Parts: sequence; structure tokens; C-alpha cells
Amino acid sequence: MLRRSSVVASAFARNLASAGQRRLASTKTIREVLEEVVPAKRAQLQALKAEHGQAVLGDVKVEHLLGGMRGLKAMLWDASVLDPNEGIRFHGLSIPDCQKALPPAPGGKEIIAESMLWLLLTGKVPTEAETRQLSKELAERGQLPKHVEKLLDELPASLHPMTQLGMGVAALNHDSAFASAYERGIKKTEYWTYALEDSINLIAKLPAIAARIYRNAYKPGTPIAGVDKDLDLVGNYANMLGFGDNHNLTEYLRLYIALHGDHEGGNASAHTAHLIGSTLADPFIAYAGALYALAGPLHGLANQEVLRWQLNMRKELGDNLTHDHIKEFLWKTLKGGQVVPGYGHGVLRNPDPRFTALLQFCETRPELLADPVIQMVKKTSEVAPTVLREHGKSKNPHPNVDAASGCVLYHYGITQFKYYTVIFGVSRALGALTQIVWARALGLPIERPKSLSMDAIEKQIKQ
Ligand SMILES: CC(=O)SCCNC(=O)CCNC(=O)[C@H](O)C(C)(C)COP(=O)(O)OP(=O)(O)OC[C@H]1O[C@@H](n2cnc3c(N)ncnc32)[C@H](O)[C@@H]1OP(=O)(O)O
Ligand SMILES: O=C([O-])CC(=O)C(=O)O
Repeated sequence: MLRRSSVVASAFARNLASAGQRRLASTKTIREVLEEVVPAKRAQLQALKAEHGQAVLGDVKVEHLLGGMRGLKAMLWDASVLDPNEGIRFHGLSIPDCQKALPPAPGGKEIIAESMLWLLLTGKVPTEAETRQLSKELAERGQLPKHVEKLLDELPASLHPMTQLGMGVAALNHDSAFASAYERGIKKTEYWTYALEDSINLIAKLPAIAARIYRNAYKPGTPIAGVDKDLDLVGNYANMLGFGDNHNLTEYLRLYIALHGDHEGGNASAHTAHLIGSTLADPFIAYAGALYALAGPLHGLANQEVLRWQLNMRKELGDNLTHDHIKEFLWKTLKGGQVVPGYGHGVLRNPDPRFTALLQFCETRPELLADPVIQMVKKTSEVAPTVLREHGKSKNPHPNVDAASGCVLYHYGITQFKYYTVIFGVSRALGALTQIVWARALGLPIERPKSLSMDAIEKQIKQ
């Protein structure tokens, strides 16, 4: 039997080799590449069903029902797999692999949303030409319909930005290609092409929705930049937010959005999108639902909570924090019955490699290293694992991605931390919509697990 690391390594080698062959020439559209890969994946699924449908992958224990299904293998998700120790891999590629292989923006170094989306959707590393062409397509579709602009402009600026984001995204379903094709009556085998059309439109329009929410709430009455057809998705997002002239922030946003794109299937936001999509609700409302799962403080909203918590620490203890000060503050949080935001994870059992990648970004920029908030975040990550271990509850005492993500935004002037999860929401569309397209391409059924009452569980155990 092959060892897992060699399987992953050979997947990486295959992916890079095929990228190398294609890199020379390919200028295919993402649709054309998907049309090539869909038949093979359908055949793989049919073979799995026919030949191994009855194979056992694990037991269902009472603790799975009582413990949020932690560890239960119950979903098909092709684009990424989360190893508890190594962290996330996208089609076999680790974060450092992606940083080496995926084309950045012109003049940039970081992974961009387009190259990550291409990898997630097709399983292939795109050429630079393919990436640019996808950027162009997204920019061409980036303009918001007037009714969505009006809806967002009329919402109270005090409404949480995530509530606004979900509403704006849901309202895009006014023009859903999937919903109107379904109403017209199309073959099941064609569903995925309409799901793809909606998904590309949604990803293209997310920066304009997200930036409008920011501008309405925090810079009201100032004009928002239009979509620039020569920029990548996140370049446009930074521009519309009003930070386009800050290259370092734009690069950080590119990395942030690429890294938060997908985290296998069972996380609350991706799973919500998958569940709603399985009813054949269109991708817009499926993703709106996902955003509201992301808006919970145990999931995406933790990045807002981390900064709020770290700034409270700073307010209480000042700038010259020692490890002992931080330790004391951690114990105060834990003894107050609260969780330490940015620490622990449902699957990971080591430091999150996304956290590591974001800190590495800081290490290449002296202005970030000198920032007291970033220093505090770094110092906290050096102390918190010991305290959490001593506390003895969390299965994972290490930092997750949310521990680091907000402090760089804060440094570069996005100081309104209630907004941070919106940026996560722009990103998570890459993975969640990829799965909606693939679920329709593979003809996956409506999701409907069996539930049991406590009485029924006891009865079954007695039998
Ligand atoms: C992008 C993301 O979504 S990453 C996660 C972002 N969320 C956070 O950072 C919030 C803080 N972390 C947490 O609340 C948790 O670690 C979660 C929600 C991420 C994972 O939850 P679980 O898988 O249930 O964690 P685990 O099995 O380790 O929990 C066991 C116990 O430790 C506690 N625990 C877990 N993490 C922490 C923490 N950071 N601080 C304090 N206690 C914790 C749990 O609340 C639970 O307590 P209980 O037995 O009283 O219910
Ligand atoms: O995997 C999870 O459960 C949470 C997480 O880190 C993510 O969704 O990015």
C-alpha cells in the first residue's frame, strides 16, 4: 500500500507536470477545461458506487450524534482535504506548493483568487494566460445590478456587515441562470453548466457588494471606484474599498482570500452551501446561507472576535506586554467561561498552516514586524498553547487562521473589525461554489441524514 505522503507527493508531481505541459500553450477557458474533466469524474463516481458502494469507511458511534458529527466521514468533497497534522491541501497541493505553483497578479507575488479558483474547480494548475483570462471575465461581470446597489444603500449602516452581505448575495438570485433554466425545464446533466454560470457571476460581483457595504458603513458619501477590466478580482476589491494604492495591503488581501477559499467539506459555511445547494436552490441563495454560518463566532466571525479580544488585552495591559501579562489575560478569559478566539479547531491538531503563511507574510515586511498589535498577536501565539494545554479542555491548543488574519488588516487601515468576516465571505465562495458546481455535475442527491431521538438511541443500544 502506498504511504499517504507519497500519494500526495505524486498528486503534486502529476499536477505540476500537467501544468508544465499546459503552461506552454493553453489559453482555454475555465468552462472548456471543466468540460474535459467532468466526464472522467462522473465515470470515477459511477465506478465507486458500483464497485465499492458497500465498503465501510468507519463506524457511527453515539458520540458522533452527540458531538457535532466530529470525525464522522459523511461527505464527498473533492477540491481539498484537511489533514489534522499537516493542514489543508488543495487537490493534493499544500499551501507552500500553491505559493510556488499558482500564478500571482502582474507585479505581485501572492496567490490570487483566480488561480486558486481554477485549481479548486478543475484540479489543474492554470497557466498565466488562463489566469489573466479568468481575471478579465470576472472583471467584465463585476458590475452590480441596480436593485442590489439600492438594497445595500438603504440598509442601516449599523446592520452587521455580514447580515448585509448575505442579503446582497441572496438578492443576486433575481438573475439566476440556474433558477430560470430549472423553471424552463433542463436535463439534469446540464445543471452544472448553469450552476457554473451563476457561480462565476457571484464570485465576480462579491467584491462590489463587499466594498459597497464597507463604503456605506465607514466612508459614506464618497464615490466608489468602478471595476477596472485590467485588474484581478482582489485588485478591484482593494480599489473599491479605497485601498487600491496600498500594494502591500492588496497583496495581503490576495493571499488571505486565496488561503481562506476552501477547508474541505464539513466546515459550517461550506457544509451549509452544500446542504442548501442539494435542494437545487440556486448558488446565490445557497451561498447566502453559507455566509450566515460563517457569521458565527465559533467559525468565521472569530477573526472579528480575535481582534476585539486582543485590543481589549492591549487596553487593559498596555503596549509593553510580557508573556506573563498575556498568560494572565488568557486565564482571565478562560476563567470567565469564554473561549479564546483564534485557538482550537474541529479537525486540526497542529498550528494552522494558514496562520503560519500569514505570519510569514508579516516577516517579510519590517513595518508589520514593528507594529505593536502584530507583536502582541505573535506573542499570544507563543503563550496560548501552554495555557490551553494546562486548561485541559481544547483538543487543539494551537492558533487557527483567525488568530492572525485581522491584525494585518488593522495595521493597513481596515480598523473596523466587524467588517473582517466579510473578507472571509468573499473568499469562501471559491470553495463552496466549486462544490456546488461539482455536486450538480456528479448528480449528487438531496442531503438528508438520519436523525435519532435519545430514546431511539437507547433502544438500539439495548438491542
Ligand atoms: C475559520 C475557522 O472557523 S477556525 C475556528 C475559529 N473559531 C475560534 O477560534 C473560536 C475558538 N475556538 C473554539 O471555540 C473551538 O476550538 C472550535 C469551535 C474551533 C472547535 O470546537 P470543538 O471541535 O468542539 O473543540 P474541542 O473538541 O477541542 O472542544 C473541547 C472543549 O474545549 C473547549 N475549547 C475548544 N477551543 C477552545 C478555546 N479556544 N478556548 C477555550 N476553550 C476551548 C470547547 O469549548 C469544549 O469545551 P466543552 O467541553 O465545555 O464544551
Ligand atoms: O475547518 C473548519 O471547521 C473551520 C475552518 O478552519 C474553516 O472553515 O476555514
